[in-house]
Amino acid sequence: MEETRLRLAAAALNQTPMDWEGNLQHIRTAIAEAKQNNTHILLLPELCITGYGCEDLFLSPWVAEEAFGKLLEVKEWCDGITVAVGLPIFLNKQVYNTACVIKNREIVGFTAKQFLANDGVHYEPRWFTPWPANEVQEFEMQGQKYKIGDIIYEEQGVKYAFEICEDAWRPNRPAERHMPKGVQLILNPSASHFALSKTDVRHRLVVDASKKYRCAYVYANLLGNESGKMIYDGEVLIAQNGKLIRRNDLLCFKDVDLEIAEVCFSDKPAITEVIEYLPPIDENKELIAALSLALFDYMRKSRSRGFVLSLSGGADSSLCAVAVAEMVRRGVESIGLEAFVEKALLFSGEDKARFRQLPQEEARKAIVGKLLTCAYQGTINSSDDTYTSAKELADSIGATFYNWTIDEEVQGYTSKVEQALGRPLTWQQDDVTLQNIQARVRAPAIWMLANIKYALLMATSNRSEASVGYATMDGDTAGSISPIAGIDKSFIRQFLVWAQLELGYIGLQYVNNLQPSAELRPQEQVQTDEKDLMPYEVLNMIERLAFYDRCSPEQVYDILLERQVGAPEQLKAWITKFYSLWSRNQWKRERYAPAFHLDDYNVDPRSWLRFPILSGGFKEELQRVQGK
Ligand SMILES: Nc1ncnc2c1ncn2[C@@H]1O[C@H](COP(=O)(O)OP(=O)(O)OC[C@H]2O[C@@H]([n+]3cccc(C(=O)O)c3)[C@H](O)[C@@H]2O)[C@@H](O)[C@H]1O
Ligand SMILES: Nc1ncnc2c1ncn2[C@@H]1O[C@H](COP(=O)(O)OP(=O)(O)OP(=O)(O)O)[C@@H](O)[C@H]1O
Ligand SMILES: NC(=O)CC[C@H](N)C(=O)O
Repeated sequence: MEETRLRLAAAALNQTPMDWEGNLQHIRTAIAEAKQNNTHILLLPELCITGYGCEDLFLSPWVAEEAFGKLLEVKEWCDGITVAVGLPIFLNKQVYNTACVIKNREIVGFTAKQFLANDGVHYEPRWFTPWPANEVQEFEMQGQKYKIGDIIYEEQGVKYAFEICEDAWRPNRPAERHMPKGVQLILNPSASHFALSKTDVRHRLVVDASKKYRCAYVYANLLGNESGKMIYDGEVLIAQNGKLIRRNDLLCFKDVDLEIAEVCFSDKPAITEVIEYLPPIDENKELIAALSLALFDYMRKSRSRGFVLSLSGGADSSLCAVAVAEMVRRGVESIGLEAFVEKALLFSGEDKARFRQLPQEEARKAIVGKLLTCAYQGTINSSDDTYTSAKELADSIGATFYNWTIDEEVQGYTSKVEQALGRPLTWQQDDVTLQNIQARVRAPAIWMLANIKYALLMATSNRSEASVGYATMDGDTAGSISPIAGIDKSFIRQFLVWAQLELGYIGLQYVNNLQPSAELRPQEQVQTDEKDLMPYEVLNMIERLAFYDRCSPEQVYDILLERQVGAPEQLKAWITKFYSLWSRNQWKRERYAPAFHLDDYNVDPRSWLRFPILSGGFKEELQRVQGK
């Protein structure tokens, strides 16, 4: 039996759109590490020269030209190795999303993506043209001729070809056609966004393909918060004939994360009978890993000097605070304290010397103290419970904490308007107005802190609130990032219990005993979110059915009735409230600060879900629900 052994490597890279210098540096580091390890073939992620998230810049011909120039630089680093590197190619007024194969400093060819990602957060057909199956063409660039298309390559007699990210997610994927042609190795450069539990799907896609197509399958994803909203987990997978050979730790804080495996190719491969799949995914662990890396990358890539947070002691702001503490804990664990503080780009030599002298936990707290500034901004409607919760949490993680009240400012605005109108504002007549002024008055001072510190102001809205507009525009929505706007409230509440018990955030014990409340009405009215809206579990069910499963209002009603979520009249009321508030508040969703995509869907019109700002508001559909 003929046997060939190849050392195959794949590297996850933390790239940034149009950061030519940084992106090339990471590519160069990966190539150097692969060469040191005598690698035959190194796979790098999709579009890693430009970055995947260049958006409409991909339509500018000069961007592809610039990328081609960078490719020629990369080529020179590839002596004695084959490297697959991604970039856009502009040909006949079309842009192609390609993987270029460089072998020993020669460009062998460009494989162009055949299936463009166009669902959820992906909008590739806006920029790229899909390449037709089986077609190979020649093109000329800077006086040289190159091959582009559906190419089969060869390394020491082993035939290999590509599936570029989405290519692998379609039924008639390229591997179907490649296997009969004797291809034994598939390379998949990807930019596959993070979503809870998605790694399981990806793992199946790769390992199942390696069995079905009797091949070795190498997969390299991007890593980190690349361009603001989408997070990449940096997954690297190497599998063969149904068996996983390598899988790295996901969501690390490195710039380059490389895995290598020696793979044996033979005429008669031994195919795994029963594939071993991943154990169930712990979504709490995944969430905090993704959120903390997303915050770190956002902070350093935006050159901001930490975070400012209006900390109410409620669930949403507490999660934001814990996320920053975890950013420091996980970051230090992933790359070490020295590298972490260096990479954060904001600490002085004096700071660094101080951190070095402290025991690890103290050092982490001292870093949090510099990176996170919180303020409790109470009113007469605030409770001692929320103050204690905010203060204890801030102290336990080492955050800088301020406390002041805003009643004077609320009173100032209220009396001005009362004078102008010539009447007092009352809770009977002006309920929402009197609530909103409190939320709004919290914005200017907290913005001041953010300005003073050159820090990012965290807006704390979650996805459930965003769906129904349960937030005050320019009040608690004020901020420069909305880190948790992609996560629903029920998930947040169970996460905080888990974080207290499993991650040891004892400061969360107070919030975990509180009912979510805006604390905007007088205390005797005992305001809770769920009294104002509906149970969060129900709200989430309606939201998912309506916008993820794409059911009509009537279908939502029928399903909830069958699931015995509530009595018919109660369900009708909840559904009517949800759709009415949903429609009325699209404008608010358009105005949220940039939010991370974390769950398998979100309600952000600039990433996952588009909806008209002005609409009929489901009037007829809701009448039909009422008539049931
Ligand atoms: N289609 C449209 N396009 C553009 N603007 C539109 C609009 N429809 C209304 N508007 C504007 O929107 C304004 C109303 O919006 P806004 O002022 O934000 O307030 P609004 O949505 O009326 O009320 C805020 C709600 O959020 C709740 N809340 C507030 C703050 C914190 C929390 C908490 O959970 O802690 C909860 C509060 O209890 C209340 O139910 C209108 O005065 C109008 O100017
Ligand atoms: N007393 C307060 N001090 C500081 N910030 C506050 C205060 N009350 C509200 N906020 C700000 O307004 C945001 C919105 O309040 P909201 O009630 O939706 O969230 P939460 O208080 O964090 O959580 P929960 O809804 O579980 O009480 C808070 O996250 C916080 O940023
Ligand atoms: N870049 C891509 O083609 C991504 C699409 C693919 N379906 C994924 O989410 O992983």
